[in-house]
Amino acid sequence: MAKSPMRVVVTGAAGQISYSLLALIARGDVFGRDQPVDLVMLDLPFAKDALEGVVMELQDCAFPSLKSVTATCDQTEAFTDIDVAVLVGAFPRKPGMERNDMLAKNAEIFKAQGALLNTVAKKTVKVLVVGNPANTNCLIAQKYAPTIPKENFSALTRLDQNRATAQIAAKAGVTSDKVSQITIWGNHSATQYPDAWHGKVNKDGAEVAASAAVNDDAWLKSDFITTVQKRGAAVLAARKLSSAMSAAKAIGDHLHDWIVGSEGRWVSMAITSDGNKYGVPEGLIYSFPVTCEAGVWTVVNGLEISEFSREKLTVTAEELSGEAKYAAEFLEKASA
Ligand SMILES: NC(=O)C1=CN([C@@H]2O[C@H](COP(=O)(O)OP(=O)(O)OC[C@H]3O[C@@H](n4cnc5c(N)ncnc54)[C@H](O)[C@@H]3O)[C@@H](O)[C@H]2O)C=CC1
Ligand SMILES: O=C([O-])CC(=O)C(=O)O
Repeated sequence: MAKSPMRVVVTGAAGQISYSLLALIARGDVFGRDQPVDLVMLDLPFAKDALEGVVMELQDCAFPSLKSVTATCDQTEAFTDIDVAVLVGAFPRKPGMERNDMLAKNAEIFKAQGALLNTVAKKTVKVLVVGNPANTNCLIAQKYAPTIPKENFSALTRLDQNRATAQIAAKAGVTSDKVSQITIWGNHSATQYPDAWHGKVNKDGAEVAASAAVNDDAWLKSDFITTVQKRGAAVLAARKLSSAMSAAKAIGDHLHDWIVGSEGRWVSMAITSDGNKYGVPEGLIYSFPVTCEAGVWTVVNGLEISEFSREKLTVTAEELSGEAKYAAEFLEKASA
């Protein structure tokens, strides 16, 4: 029997990440070629013409599983009856702005979008926040959508996981598909902790620990971590634009594995820390290793955490707690 269409909204749809992402979704690479998609694209009014151009291009791709395309600048229209919300649009950091200024600007956007999802989206909606600061924006949207289960909110750290996986693959002399169980802990920021200590590499047909395949613990404890932490900044410096093709690929990976299933593979997702077994404070959107089946993620529990790793897990949790506190205080002041 044919599947019923899935209604998917992408915000920031006229931006550079979306330009790569929309085709992945429309072609069926994310939810499956047999899954019809009603695609909804939201952006700000100034981008209306650009949005219309993207609609024309999507039509011109003649994708069989793309059932309909709607472009709108009306948030209510965009979020009504939505199954999947990919929140890419955000206020970018401008020259001279502190991180807290950006947090404050985005707190307002994600408060409004959370509240709207709460009233007009399906209660089963799955929300992926990409716009930075992604973890804290996600926390805010979740807070203002109390009738949607907390587990339905996630933020993107899959790009960091893919970056880390590629670094391990290059160092071990294998292709990326031979590397598994690389984890990103914490915030999508320079405090994130890329962790290869539980990783595996399939080398010449045999599965070995990533640390053995790499055979350079000093690198795993230093340059590997900083390269992944600073990769976004390195791409920005080179391209004069932030990562877009790789971000879109990672969004597709995240959505596919969450909604369709990860088939036992570990993936990293920033999700609610409530009930975790790693001592991460409750109430944060923190990246953990998870497995997913049909829209439900489960944290991979029971991993041994060394003292080296524990310290790193704490640093990134402290940064997230600080961001959450700042955003909450800002929103309280704004509504007083
Ligand atoms: N979590 C992650 O791994 C990554 C996150 N990012 C973040 O993703 C976001 C988007 O990046 P790009 O596509 O490169 O930016 P972009 O500036 O090319 O596009 C953003 C689009 O969002 C729109 N927008 C802004 N506020 C909006 C709102 N309230 N509602 C709807 N649309 C809105 C803008 O008009 C613009 O068209 C940025 O915040 C960036 O920092 C980027 C790469 C990786
Ligand atoms: O720094 C940015 O704006 C883009 C980003 O999040 C990344 O590339 O990881």
